[in-house]
Formats: sequence, structure tokens, C-alpha cells
Amino acid sequence: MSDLVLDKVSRWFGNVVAVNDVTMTIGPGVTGLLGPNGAGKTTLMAMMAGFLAPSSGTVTLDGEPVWRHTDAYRLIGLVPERELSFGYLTGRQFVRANADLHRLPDAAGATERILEVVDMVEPSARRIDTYSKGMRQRVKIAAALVHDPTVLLLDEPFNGVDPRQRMHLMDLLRRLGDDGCTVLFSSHILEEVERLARHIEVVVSGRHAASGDFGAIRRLMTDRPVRYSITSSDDRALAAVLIARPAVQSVNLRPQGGLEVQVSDLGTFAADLAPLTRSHGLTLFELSPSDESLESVFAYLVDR
Ligand SMILES: Nc1ncnc2c1ncn2[C@@H]1O[C@H](COP(=O)(O)OP(=O)(O)OP(=O)(O)O)[C@@H](O)[C@H]1O
Repeated sequence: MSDLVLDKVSRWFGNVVAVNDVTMTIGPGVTGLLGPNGAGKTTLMAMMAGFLAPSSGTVTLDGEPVWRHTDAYRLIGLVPERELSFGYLTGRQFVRANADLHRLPDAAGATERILEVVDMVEPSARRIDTYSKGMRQRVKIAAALVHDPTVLLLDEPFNGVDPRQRMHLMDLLRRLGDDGCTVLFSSHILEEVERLARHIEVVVSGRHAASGDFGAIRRLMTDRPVRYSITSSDDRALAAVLIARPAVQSVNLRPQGGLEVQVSDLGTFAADLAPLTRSHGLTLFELSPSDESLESVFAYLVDR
């Protein structure tokens, strides 16, 4: 069981600050690292894996720094986002090469064991460039796990993977987490993180924006003020009805028609809206969030 601890970690490239003063602890089980593109997730993972030195601050694994510490490398496996460039190798050869690099006493045995774990025994005799995206991911995971690390870091492991393979990968990560492995995976997709991780860390623009149980963070996100565009059979009458509701903060009639409504409690508003319009003899034509981009959700978390 391992704890990965980041203490006031920053990393800059020239004058670009990729990671800004991040403090967090990643413990056993599955944790999701959520953030929009360019948030600094890859840079954070590279520092956690000991592949990149922090510009300031420290990353430690069970109290020992990971940077330039070969003992720590034996405890960490990294599954990078980039594609494997060894398409001419078979899956087995690639995993075996990693086992050899770790100088495992029984590299052949470890290779077979881990191919079994990721369910890749049968295709492992084929060249990697004949594999589907999901199979390539599983081989990368096998290579990262072959030395039996206590920490597994995965950068956007579900990108481009079809839904069936995604479920398969999620089951695998869940199993590793249940067995006590410290599993951290990054994603920019909320639903993906929600399905797999109970604990999440959110990063935005290099900063640590939120940390905790997924439900609590989801609530923070749904309780934030949200703006909707609504069109109905009688917008003026609907405006009068809506402004009386406690969850509604403001209502504007738009010059081009329809309403712009700001809501403070998304759950209550969503549950109320349909029965409310019906009971006033009104018909809803369109309801769409005006600022529901993931970036706006993240920006809200940062500004809190
Ligand atoms: N080697 C580098 N040189 C210069 N800038 C870099 C370098 N690596 C990362 N950056 C910058 O640091 C910021 C964070 O990048 P990073 O790749 O860590 O984010 P990310 O959350 O992983 O994004 P994505 O999901 O798009 O990969 C970006 O602005 C990126 O352009």
C-alpha cells in the first residue's frame, strides 16, 4: 500500500506555468485526475512517475522522493498517453522488454502472468500494429504492471477506446484498486471519472481546484449558478411564473425571443420546471444550458 504525496509542486517550461503549487495525496484505490485539456495532468503524472523534476516542491512515495530515486521507480508503473511506437514487436515481446529492463529474476514468468491479468495471452503473439486501440492500451498497462508496482499512473487511458473495451479496462483498474494498488488515471471527461473513481482530484490551468468524494464535487458542480435559454408558448407569462421560484435568481427576456434564466439550485429547478409550465397552461419548446461547457464548470470550481 503506497501513498504518493505532492507538496507545493510547481513546474514551468520557460514562462509557461504548467503546474502551479499543487499539494495533494494519492492513496490506495482508484483516484481520477480530472481537468480540461492543457490543465497540466500529463506534466503532473510525469513528475509523479519520477520522469520529470519539479521546478519547485517535492513528490514523495512513502516518504522518499521519486525524482532520481531508482527504488521508487520499481514501485511505480506509468501508462503514457502517447501511442506505442514499437508496432513491429509482438505484445509479448514488448511486455518482456519491460520486464528485462526491470531486471526481473523471472522475466518470462512475469510476462506471462501479467498478459493473463490484462486478458491478452491469445493476441500477444501478434504484432502490436495489428491491435485495436483497446488492445494496445492493455499491452501498455501490462508493460507498466509487469514489475508488480504498488502505484499505477495512467494518462487518459480511455481516449479512443470503444465502449466494450472501455468497460473491460475499467473492470481491470477497479480490480487493481480493490487489491490495494494506488491507481491514478487522468481524464477530461466527467462521466468517465464518475464511473470509475470514488475519489477525484480536479486540476484547472495548472492549479488544484478541488479534491474529494465524487458525489460532493458533483454537488458543488450542480449547485453552482447555471444559465439556461428557454423558449415557450408564452415567454412573458413563463418569466412571471419562474421569477417567483426560490431556485431562480434572474430572468431576462431576450430581444431575439425566449428567456435567459439564471438558476442557483439546478436539481430543484430541473424537477420543478415541467410540472410548473404544465400547470400554468404553457408549453416548453426548448431548454438548453447557455454555459454548460466543462470549462465553465471547472472555472466555477477554481473561482469558488
Ligand atoms: N515540454 C513543454 N514545453 C513547453 N510547454 C509545455 C511542455 N509540456 C507541457 N507544456 C504546457 O504546459 C501546459 C500543461 O500541459 P499538459 O500536457 O501537462 O496538460 P494536460 O492536462 O495533460 O493536457 P492534455 O489533456 O491536452 O494532454 C500546457 O499549456 C502545455 O502547453
